[in-house]
Amino acid sequence: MIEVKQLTKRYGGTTAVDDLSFTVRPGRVTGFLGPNGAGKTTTLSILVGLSKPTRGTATIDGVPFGTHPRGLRYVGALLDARDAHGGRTGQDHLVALARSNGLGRSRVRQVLEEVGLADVAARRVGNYSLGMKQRLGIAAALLGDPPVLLFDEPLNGLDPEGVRWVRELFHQLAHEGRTVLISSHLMSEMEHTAIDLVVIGQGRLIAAETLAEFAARGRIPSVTVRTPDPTALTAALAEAGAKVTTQADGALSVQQMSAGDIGNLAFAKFIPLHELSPRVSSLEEAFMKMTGDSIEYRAGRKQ
Ligand SMILES: Nc1ncnc2c1ncn2[C@@H]1O[C@H](COP(=O)(O)OP(=O)(O)OP(=O)(O)O)[C@@H](O)[C@H]1O
Repeated sequence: MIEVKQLTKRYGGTTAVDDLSFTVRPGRVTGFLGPNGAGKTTTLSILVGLSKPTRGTATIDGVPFGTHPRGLRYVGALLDARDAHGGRTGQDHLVALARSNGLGRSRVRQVLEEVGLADVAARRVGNYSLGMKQRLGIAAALLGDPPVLLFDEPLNGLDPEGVRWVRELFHQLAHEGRTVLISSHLMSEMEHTAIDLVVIGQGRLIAAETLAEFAARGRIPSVTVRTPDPTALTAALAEAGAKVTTQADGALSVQQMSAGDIGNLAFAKFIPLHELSPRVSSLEEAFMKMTGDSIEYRAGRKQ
């Protein structure tokens, strides 16, 4: 189990991670979500001992990773796919890693097959596409057959086939009982990948729950209404207690009132309707709304 407790990391005047606490359970894929600059990479690098916390702890099975004697055989991590030395071949990169962790060459061959790089293993990493580098990073994480796996933005640069493959791989790894934590700044990437979510913004925890719980809480029902007399309908709806916003294309988005009640109200007030469509906001919209206040940079304005 991964446990982050009251973790704070400051870089000079910037607080990258701010009193963050969450746990990640084995046997299920957990999505670590947050907008750009939320503190995901910082948290992951503290977890693998590459960076020291200012305060608090980040442990794996109760032990800080830096003091764990089994290295890659305990935790596999893909932090930056561009890390691998461009002048080395994919195979040599993995062989060097394997050697420093007491692992044999046969394991290198296995993981190269597993990630689909066996045919290009003799090519220099510098000539790999970003997607191939991601696969190589995933191979490196899998090398020690570890029970705990951390992946920072692993879907970056993968084509749709690659995304499907990597999703299946994560599910399989979790199914085998491993702890699998995957960071992303896109809810759409996690929607079909993760069971649990840890959502952060500006270094702080926003949600730690199942994706289903997050969806139930964050997906808001509304009704899209079109009418030739939006002024009259807006006034009638507001008077009846609904929340109305006018969309860019002139349609009204109505919350807190059902489509049936809106139709009845319009009929009673002799206001014609041209459209009445119930909808539920997408998970991406729910994520944007929940993290909206914490986005570091908004169009042209630093927060
Ligand atoms: N070495 C560093 N020195 C100074 N500031 C840093 C350093 N590393 C990260 N930060 C700052 O800490 C904050 C969190 O950054 P971090 O990379 O952890 O976020 P992230 O959620 O991984 O973002 P992204 O999705 O863009 O990768 C940002 O404001 C970033 O500028």
